[in-house]
Amino acid sequence: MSNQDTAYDHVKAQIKEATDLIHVEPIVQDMLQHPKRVIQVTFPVEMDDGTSKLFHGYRSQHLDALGPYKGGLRFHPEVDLDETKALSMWMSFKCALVQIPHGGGKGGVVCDPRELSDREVRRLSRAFMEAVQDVVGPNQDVMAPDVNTDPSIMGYMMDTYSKREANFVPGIITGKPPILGGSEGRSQATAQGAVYVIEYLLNDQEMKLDETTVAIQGFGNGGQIAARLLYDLGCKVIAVSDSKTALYDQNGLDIPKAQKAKEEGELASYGEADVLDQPDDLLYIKTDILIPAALEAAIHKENVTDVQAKMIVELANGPTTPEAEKILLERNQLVIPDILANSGGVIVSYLESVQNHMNYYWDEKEILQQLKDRILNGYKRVVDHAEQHKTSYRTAAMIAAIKRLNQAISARGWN
Ligand SMILES: NC(=O)C1=CN([C@@H]2O[C@H](COP(=O)(O)OP(=O)(O)OC[C@H]3O[C@@H](n4cnc5c(N)ncnc54)[C@H](OP(=O)(O)O)[C@@H]3O)[C@@H](O)[C@H]2O)C=CC1
Ligand SMILES: O=C(O)CCC(=O)C(=O)O
Repeated sequence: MSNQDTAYDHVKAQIKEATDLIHVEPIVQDMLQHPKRVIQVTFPVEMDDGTSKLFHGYRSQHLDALGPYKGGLRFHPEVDLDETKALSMWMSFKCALVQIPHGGGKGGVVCDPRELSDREVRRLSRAFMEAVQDVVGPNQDVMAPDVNTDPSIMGYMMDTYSKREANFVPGIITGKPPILGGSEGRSQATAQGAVYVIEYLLNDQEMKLDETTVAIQGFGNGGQIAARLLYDLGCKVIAVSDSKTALYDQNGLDIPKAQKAKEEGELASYGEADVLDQPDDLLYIKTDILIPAALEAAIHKENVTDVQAKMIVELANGPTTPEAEKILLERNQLVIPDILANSGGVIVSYLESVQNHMNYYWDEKEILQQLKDRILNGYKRVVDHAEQHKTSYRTAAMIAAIKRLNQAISARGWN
């Protein structure tokens, strides 16, 4: 594979790695490799200056054997068709691995939200929902937050869809504000799930939380909350970064202070820590755990030999390319795959859908307990499959997921 490979190439390589170890009929392999439906839309949005601008968006619906499509929506300048397809495929494997009754979906709009006002983002969110409203639905395809999208955007989209249905339809989307039927615990769910996984992992490795160092790339919903939860548990979070700045302090950063600096505008205004030359330099720090929590392919063939972390916990989707992973594994650097490590988000999104369908809501304690139980089961499933098939945690996770998808495909008579 070359550096021109896309995330779509990477997920296909991961599927192959798994299906080389278990028997899967060619027709099923084909279904795994190709999304069932991909929607490409354009839609105009009125800008604050009165002009209109045309935006491009996508929704990829990979495989709905286990239930309605489920997955986030990304607002980012680099969104494209192949990336969206790959992200929808990882969603299918993630849902299957942690045994929730959903298929894989993902969407994106090509835009830079930093160049848009709040009102423009609101109009864009409503316009995207209008553009895809015929192919989504509470029992068809349920969107959720991803990079640069948040509860308020989910709220606008739910409102747009509800208006068209002339009905209150909270189950159209998850990650909403709790006042609109959002679940308690969804905002921290992705990070919290990863932190539960880290606790099990450290226990298995006979390591102590308060003796563990962590570096985190990405300081948004996933990365920032993971940093805070780990800091509160006593871990030494020695480095964090966003797209502009990487902060480093071997003695451990004051994460509440870093959060304050970020909230006020610039991680760099933290002071009292080294600012690394490039944000990516965070990846090369000597640390027990590295958590990539930004975008795909952060760790690739060209930089992997500089990655020193003992363990990589993939909070982002697809942050390690297959070629890079091979090198990490050869050097005994453990990789906890994205479809397990970041599954907390979709687990709680599923619980949000359940609550919307019931019109009855659980408290945060109940949600976090269910999240913990479900992700622990996912973790054990991965460890068991790794032992059984003598393979990496990634391939083990893919095997567990593919076995379940295969069962559902057969039960539906699609093969
Ligand atoms: N939100 C969710 O529930 C889930 C998210 N994920 C995955 O987690 C990852 C992050 O998503 P999320 O936290 O929601 O997104 P956010 O938009 O909340 O945050 C993304 C963060 O990554 C930073 N970033 C972007 N590019 C770089 C870079 N090159 N180097 C360092 N930091 C960078 C951004 O910087 P800046 O602040 O400067 O923009 C921002 O801090 C994605 O891969 C997403 O698919 C997975 C499961 C669920
Ligand atoms: O919450 C969801 O439905 C999906 C979250 C997501 O996009 C992901 O897990 O990558």
